Amino acid sequence: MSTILETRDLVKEFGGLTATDDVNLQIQDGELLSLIGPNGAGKSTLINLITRMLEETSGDILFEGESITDLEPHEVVQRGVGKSFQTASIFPDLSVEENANIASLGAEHGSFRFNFLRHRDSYPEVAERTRDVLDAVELLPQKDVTAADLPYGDKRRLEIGIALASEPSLLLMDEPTAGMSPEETQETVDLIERVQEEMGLTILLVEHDMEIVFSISDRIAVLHQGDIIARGTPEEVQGDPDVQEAYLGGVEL
Ligand SMILES: Nc1ncnc2c1ncn2[C@@H]1O[C@H](COP(=O)(O)OP(=O)(O)OP(=O)(O)O)[C@@H](O)[C@H]1O
Repeated sequence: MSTILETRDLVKEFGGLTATDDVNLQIQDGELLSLIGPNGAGKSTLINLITRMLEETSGDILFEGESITDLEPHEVVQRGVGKSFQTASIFPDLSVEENANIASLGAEHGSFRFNFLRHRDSYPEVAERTRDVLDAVELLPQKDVTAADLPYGDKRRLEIGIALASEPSLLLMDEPTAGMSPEETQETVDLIERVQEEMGLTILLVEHDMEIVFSISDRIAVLHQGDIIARGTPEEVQGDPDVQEAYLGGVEL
C-alpha cells in the first residue's frame, strides 16, 4: 500500500494555543482511517489544514507525494481531495438532480458555470456523472425532489453525493452521521462502506460515535491536545492505556 496523504511536523498555533503539535499522519491508499480524540483535540484544525481552509504555522502536507501547502482550497479539491462536511453544500431551492448537476459540472470544468442549467443537455458527460453519483448514494428515485424537502438523512446523503461528484481519491468526512436517527446512521455507515469499496476511495473520517468508528475503520489515529498519542487497528487502539487515559471522564471506549 502506498501513502496518499502525509502530514510532516504539522503545527498550527492560535495565539498562544497549539492546536496541532508536530503532527505526522500518514493515510494509506484505499484505507478508511478514523481520526478520534476528545473535544478540542485538534481534529477539525487538522482537517481544515488539509483542505487549506487554514494556513499552517509550520510543517508540510503532501498529497500523492507533492506538497499542497501552496494551493488554494479549490485547487486541493481539483487534485482529488473531496470533503463532505456538515456545513451545507446543498442549494435548498434546487432539485436533487440539479444539485448533483452543479457538483458534476464543477468537477468537469473546474469551475461553476452560471447558466449551465439551460444548456445541460449539451453536457452528456455531466448527466452521466450525475446519474452515477445519485445512483451511488441511492437518491435516483428522488431526483426531482426539491432538496429542502428531503428528509434529514437524505440531505446528508446528497452532501456525500456532491462530494463524490468531484471524483476524489481521498474523501474527508466530518461527522457524517451527526444528527441522524439510528436507522439513518446505519444506512449511512453502509453507504460509506459501499462507496469506499466500489469507488476504491480512501477516507479520513472524523466521528464521535465510537461504535461506528470501531466497526468501520481499517485504522484509527487518536489525537489528544494536538498530538497523535496512538494509532493502529481498532483492536490495537482500544487496548492502548494512553487512549484510555485521554478519554477518562469522557467517552467510554
Ligand atoms: N479559529 C480558532 N481560533 C482560536 N482557537 C481555535 C480556533 N480553532 C480552534 N481553536 C482551538 O484549537 C483547539 C483545537 O480545536 P479543534 O476544533 O481543532 O478541536 P476538535 O478536536 O475538532 O474538537 P471537537 O471534537 O470539539 O470538534 C481548541 O482548543 C480550540 O479552542
